[in-house]
Amino acid sequence: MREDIVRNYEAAKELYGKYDIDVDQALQALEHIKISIHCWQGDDVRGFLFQDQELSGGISVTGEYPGAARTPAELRQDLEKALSLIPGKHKVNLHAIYADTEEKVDLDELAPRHFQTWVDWAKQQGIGLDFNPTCFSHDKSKDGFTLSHPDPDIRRFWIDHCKAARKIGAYFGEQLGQTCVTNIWIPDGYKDVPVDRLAPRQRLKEALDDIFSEPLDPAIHLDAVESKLFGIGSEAYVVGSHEFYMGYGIQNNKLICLDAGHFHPTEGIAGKLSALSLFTEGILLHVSRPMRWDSDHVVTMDDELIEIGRELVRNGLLEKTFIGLDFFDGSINRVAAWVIGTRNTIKALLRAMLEPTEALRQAEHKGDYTTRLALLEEFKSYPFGAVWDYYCAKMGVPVREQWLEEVKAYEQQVLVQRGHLEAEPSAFGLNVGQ
Ligand SMILES: C[C@H](O)[C@H](O)[C@@H](O)C(=O)CO
Ligand SMILES: [Mn+2]
Repeated sequence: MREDIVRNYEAAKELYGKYDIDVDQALQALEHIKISIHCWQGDDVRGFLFQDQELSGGISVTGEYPGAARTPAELRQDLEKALSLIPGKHKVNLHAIYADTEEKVDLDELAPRHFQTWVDWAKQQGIGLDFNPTCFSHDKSKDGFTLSHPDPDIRRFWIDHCKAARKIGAYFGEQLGQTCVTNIWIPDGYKDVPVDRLAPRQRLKEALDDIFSEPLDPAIHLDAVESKLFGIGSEAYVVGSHEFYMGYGIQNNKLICLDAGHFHPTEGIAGKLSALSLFTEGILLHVSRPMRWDSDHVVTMDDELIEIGRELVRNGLLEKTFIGLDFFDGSINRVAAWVIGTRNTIKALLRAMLEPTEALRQAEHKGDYTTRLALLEEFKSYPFGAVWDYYCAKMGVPVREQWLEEVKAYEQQVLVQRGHLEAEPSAFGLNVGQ
């Protein structure tokens, strides 16, 4: 390892040691944390099952950056590149529309065999898989309703799809020897203020009861339910609101998924974790970055991310929290998007582990809020970057922005060669020939 990295690390250790912060122990703990990296950043949520379907469900991807994956093999290749630049062993999160099959198969008929190549690949990579039914971008969700649809036949289709998704998730968990989380998110809602808010929620509750009626071994599979405040076209009312799923999750022992972009624009999810943790089996996070709306920007080291890291670490919630990412930006290199968002999420956890939590807690208990504020502010400039550099070097991934060179080279060698992309790379701000 480079001498300067070790020297800076040792100096940082000494500083943190003054507050009894065990840096080596923090790095050991960090190694065991798995981030669930969402496959859908790699192709702008298109998937491979229904290539002609427009993205629907009130979510949207903008940007025309070259190199979106067009096949499962390309997506895996891009994920491998990203994984090679992120410290640690993680998970990949798949949606049902990412089935890798030549068969013409609809969502309600999907089975584990349609994902066998993903399972084989995950085994090779030594990573886990998570799963999601895709209740959007389909003819049967055109009017904006799925599990709460008033038409029982359409509702049945989506119930059967979610049942199929759980079987696939359980297969992932069993094959890969690590729990797979299957997360249900539906777009159902109204553009304008409804008269009957109750009936769609009654139908959704019944549909979920049906979907979850088959018990699955929690060692290999867990269910999660994801709420939302509004989407494009469902501004006035969303059936699966936060209150709905919080109630359902608590009553039925399901993981409650908190997506950082699914609340009011100034409402964060960090502050909800301690409260929910007292009543739930576990929490699933969709770490995202809403900008003015649920825009799903790439996760940066902003106040919300720092606070999420702190809440998980300070309250010992890492054990019962599954950390997933959920953003999709088509305006920048998609591999870089994964790398930036995932490295930031891990870095925020490390940063939280290197805070003088005990000293801060004591100050707070004594009512010494001056010390609390002073320490919190001073620790913002403590050298956690030196610890991060050491961690990256130790884990065999590029230190600091060195990863960007690798992504730029990959862009030239692989991404710009992909068919549908017009090769005038300078138009996209690429440094041709460098
Ligand atoms: C594609 C994802 O499943 C989707 O983004 C969902 O998790 C969500 O957050 C919808 O807004
Ligand atoms: Mn989400």
